[in-house]
Amino acid sequence: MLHNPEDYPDPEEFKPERFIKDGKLDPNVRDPLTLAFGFGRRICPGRHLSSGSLFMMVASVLHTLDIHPVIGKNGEKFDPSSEVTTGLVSAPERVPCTLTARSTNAERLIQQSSL
Ligand code: HEM
Repeated sequence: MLHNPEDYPDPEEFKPERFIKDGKLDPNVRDPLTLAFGFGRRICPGRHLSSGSLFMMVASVLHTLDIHPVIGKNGEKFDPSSEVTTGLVSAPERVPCTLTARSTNAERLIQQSSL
């Protein structure tokens, strides 16, 4: 259902901008949360824990780290592959990138983190 081209055109393409219109979340695009955790009587009871944890994880990464594509010796950029792994949980096959602390404060936060 999360790959239904009627809801999400070009469903295999990584296009986070599909959810944005004029700098805001586009209310006309179906919210994946209406599907990702199931629905009805058997809806996932862990959905709030998962959504909250994922939000904190992504916010922490974006707050403390700069993420850049890897640049080759001749200045060529290595774009992330659009291939994904198979299995219960799928992840991108290849995301060549560098992660650097955004500031000395961010570096300190990372070093103090218990994760
Ligand atoms: C990103 C993380 C997660 C996703 C995408 C996810 C997704 C789902 C989905 C699609 C279902 C089936 C719902 C249905 O049958 O309609 C489900 C069921 C369930 N999930 Fe999750 N889940 C996640 C995390 C968690 C966590 C963290 C917990 C527990 C702490 C959890 C506990 C359960 C349980 C117990 C069920 C069975 C509910 C039932 O059959 O009544 N899930 N989950």
